[in-house]
Amino acid sequence: MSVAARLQAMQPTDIGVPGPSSWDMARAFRSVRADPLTFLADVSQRHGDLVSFPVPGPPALLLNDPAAVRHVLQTASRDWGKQTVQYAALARLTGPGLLASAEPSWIEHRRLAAPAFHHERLEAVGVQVRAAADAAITTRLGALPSAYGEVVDVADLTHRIGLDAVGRALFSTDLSDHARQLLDATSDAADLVVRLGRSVVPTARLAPTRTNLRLRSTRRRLDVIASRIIAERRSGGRASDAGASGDDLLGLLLDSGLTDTEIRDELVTMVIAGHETVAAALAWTLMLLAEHQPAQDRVRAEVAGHAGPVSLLRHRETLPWTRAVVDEALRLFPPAWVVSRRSRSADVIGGRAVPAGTLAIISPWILHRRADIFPEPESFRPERFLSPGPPPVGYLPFGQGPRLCIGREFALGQMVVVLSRLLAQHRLTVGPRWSRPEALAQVAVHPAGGMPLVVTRIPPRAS
Ligand code: HEM
Repeated sequence: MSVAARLQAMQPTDIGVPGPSSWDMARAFRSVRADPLTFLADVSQRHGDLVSFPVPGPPALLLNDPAAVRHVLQTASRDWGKQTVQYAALARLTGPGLLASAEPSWIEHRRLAAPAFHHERLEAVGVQVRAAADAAITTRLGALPSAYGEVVDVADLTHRIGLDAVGRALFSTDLSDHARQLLDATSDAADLVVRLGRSVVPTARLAPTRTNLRLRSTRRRLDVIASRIIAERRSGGRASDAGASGDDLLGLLLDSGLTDTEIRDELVTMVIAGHETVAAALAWTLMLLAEHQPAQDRVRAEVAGHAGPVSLLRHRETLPWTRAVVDEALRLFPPAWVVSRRSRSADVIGGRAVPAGTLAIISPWILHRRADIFPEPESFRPERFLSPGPPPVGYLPFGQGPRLCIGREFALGQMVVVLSRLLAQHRLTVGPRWSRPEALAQVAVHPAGGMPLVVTRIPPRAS
C-alpha cells in the first residue's frame, strides 16, 4: 500500500452521519472503557438513530433504529459478517466456535449442533435442568433457617445452576468436579476478551504481554477441562444418570467427523456462551422480583397452581406471568449488550450509503430502552409481554436473523424452571439500605460484586 493510501486509510470516512467528535471521544476515553453502557446511552440520546464514531478507516456506526438493525442482522445478513474486534477477541479463547466464527463454515457447525437444541431434545433435558436447579438450591440454601432471612449472593447461585445445566443437558456430564476451575477460567476469559476488545493498541498475538500470557494460560486451563470431558465420554464413563446421552451436543459433535480441536472449540463456546448469559440474566431477574414483591407473589401463585413439572418449552401457556417476567428482565438487562458486524460490500443503512468494511454496532441494551417502543422504559412491567403474538420490533436479547442464539429456547426454559423451583420455597427481598449493583458490561452484563439479596425460606404449609 502506498504512503498516500495508508494515510487515507488512517482518516475517518465522513458519510455525513452525526456523532461524537474525536475531542469528545478523547474526553470520554475513561468512561467509554469503564462504563460503555452509559456512554452508548449518552451518545444515542444526543445523536439519534444512527451515530458515527470518529475512527480511522471505514465508518463505525451505532445503529439504534430497529429497521436498520433488521437490515444488517437479517435481511442483508449475507453481506454483514462477524469480522469484528469483538468476535476476533472471543475467538482467541473459543477458536472459531459457533459464536465467534466469521467463516462460511459456521453454517455447517450450526447444522451439526442444531439437533441438540431441537424441541424433542429440550423436552427430554427438562429433567436435567430441574435437577441442576434443585442441587444448587439445596447446597446453597438448604441450611437457611426458615423464619429469618439471610443475605445470599444469588449471582453465585445462578452461576452454579447455569454451569451445571449446560454440563448435564448438553454434555450429559457432571461438571461439579470442574466447577470451580471452570467458573474461574470463564470469568478470567470474560475479563480478557473485554480487555482485548477494548485495547487501543493492538498487540501481536505472540508478544509476551501480560494479557497475552494470561490468555494463553486461561486457554490452556479450558483446554485441559474440555479434553477431559471428551476423553471421559470416549471411554464411555461419566455420562449422567439422566437418560441417553448419545444425542446430546457432545455426542453429536463426537459423531460428526470434526477434529478434536473443533470439538474443543464448540465445547468451550457453549460453556462460555451458555452459562455466563443465563447466570447473569437470572441474577437480574431475581433482583427485579425482590424489588417488586407483587410481581414475585404472582409468580409464586402461578407456580403453586401449576400441575406437574414445568416444561422447558411449553411454559408460555401454563406460566404466562413467569415467562413475561423473564422476557421483561431480558429487556431491561439483556446480558448480550452488544453485537457487531462488518459489511463485506457497499450498502445502504438508515438511508446512508456506506462503504465495504463499515462496522455496525448494535446494542440491545440501548434498543430496549426506546421510549417509543417501550413506554416508561426504565420501569419493570412484565405486562408488556403478556399479549400473545411476536415480541415488539426492536426487542432482541437473543439477536436476530440467521445468527440468532442457538440456545434461546434452552435459556428461556431454564430461566422459567429455575424461578419456579426457587420461588416455590423462598422469598427474596432487598436489604434495608438497598442500592442496585452497578451493571458491568463484560462479555455479558453482570452485577458488579454479585447480587446480595435477602433470602427467606417459606415454611411448608400444614395440610
Ligand atoms: C439469556 C441467555 C442468553 C442470551 C441473552 C444470549 C444471547 C445471544 C445473542 C445476542 C447471540 C447473537 C450474537 C450475534 O448475533 O452476534 C447469541 C448467539 C449464540 N448463543 Fe446465546 N444467549 C443466551 C444463552 C445461550 C445458551 C444457553 C447457549 C448454549 C448453551 C448459547 C449459545 C449461543 C451460540 C452458540 C451462539 C452463536 C450462534 C450462531 O452464530 O450460530 N446462548 N446468543
